[in-house]
Amino acid sequence: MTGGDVSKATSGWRVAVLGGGAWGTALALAMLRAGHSVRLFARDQETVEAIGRGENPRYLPGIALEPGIDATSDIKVALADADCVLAVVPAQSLRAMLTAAKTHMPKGVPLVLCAKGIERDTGALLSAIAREILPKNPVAALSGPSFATDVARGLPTAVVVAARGEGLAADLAARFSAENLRCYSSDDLIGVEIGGALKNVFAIAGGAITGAGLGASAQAAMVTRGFVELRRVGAAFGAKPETLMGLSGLGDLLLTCSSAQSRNFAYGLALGQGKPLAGLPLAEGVPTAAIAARIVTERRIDAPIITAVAAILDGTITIRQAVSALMTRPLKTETDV
Ligand SMILES: NC(=O)C1=CN([C@@H]2O[C@H](COP(=O)(O)OP(=O)(O)OC[C@H]3O[C@@H](n4cnc5c(N)ncnc54)[C@H](O)[C@@H]3O)[C@@H](O)[C@H]2O)C=CC1
Ligand SMILES: O=C(CO)COP(=O)(O)O
Repeated sequence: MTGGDVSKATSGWRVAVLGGGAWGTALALAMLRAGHSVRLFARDQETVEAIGRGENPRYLPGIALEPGIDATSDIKVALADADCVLAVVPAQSLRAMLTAAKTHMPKGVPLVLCAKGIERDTGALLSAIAREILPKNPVAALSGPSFATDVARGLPTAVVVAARGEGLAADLAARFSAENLRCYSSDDLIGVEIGGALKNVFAIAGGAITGAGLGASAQAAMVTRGFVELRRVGAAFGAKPETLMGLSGLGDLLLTCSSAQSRNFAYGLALGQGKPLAGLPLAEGVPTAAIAARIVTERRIDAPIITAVAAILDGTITIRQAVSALMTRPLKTETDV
């Protein structure tokens, strides 16, 4: 069965979830609730056994998992007979994980990318990596404002599922939706990917502003001007402006720039407070900031916040120096997007 088969939109699929972290586990639960059977691949046996007991204490502490996730550390077993595959490892690990999956990947089934980032070494969007390694599998992306803990707890959440073909996107959105997970569809795959990747960079900035005590006004200014940068980068990649104003762009920007529940915000918070950064949970915005800064420089896109976050992270400038540089840029018309 392939993702384009709308007539079977209500029948259960065999969904393979690749990744046993917070988001992989939450999405596995969401797929169960949407009526699918789920096999989850986690590379470490400890996580596999914990999920078997109905918990994932390392990545989703304190959350009881409903029964039904069939966890395995064997990627071949996870992928066997799958109707659809969700890739839920960090962006910088996607290439290695898809390479490991390649020989066992069922032909023609949709691959749904659920990570948010840009490959640091190459500047590749995740869909480009997927097409390079698995050219025979149609590619989609699932993104939007959705904390794993909220989704795992079954709190109401809205996301967007994007694919180049609206038919595939709509089919996946229908199949993944359930009472507390509302999936919109989009044919703007690139726009959805750009929004999800770059919001993490601004979330680090948001945390740093809060951590450094720069005030709520500065925070609102950063989010607003960050959104302008997001639109500029999106335009350069051919994204639709409406996509960037949607759940995967503005929606996720607002969520993660305003909540310490966001690991990227929490990373920025620690940075702003001068606290140690080693050992903090995954912050996808760190590698993405570095490559995004390179991309905007090479493409001559005016994106001073992205550039400043990258420079702060690599230690070239301090937060105070970055703020001073941003505040003293030449004055301009606000609507000059
Ligand atoms: N946690 C959240 O609230 C959300 C996360 N995301 C995105 O999902 C992606 C994954 O995030 P999380 O699951 O939260 O991270 P996490 O840090 O909780 O878990 C990452 C998982 O990936 C596994 N992994 C890493 N490299 C691997 C490889 N090469 N092969 C197999 N497994 C590998 C790790 O063992 C771990 O189980 C990120 O891009 C994140 O931005 C998206 C929406 C919500
Ligand atoms: O992308 C997310 C929510 O939409 C999760 O954000 P963090 O990775 O910053 O926790």
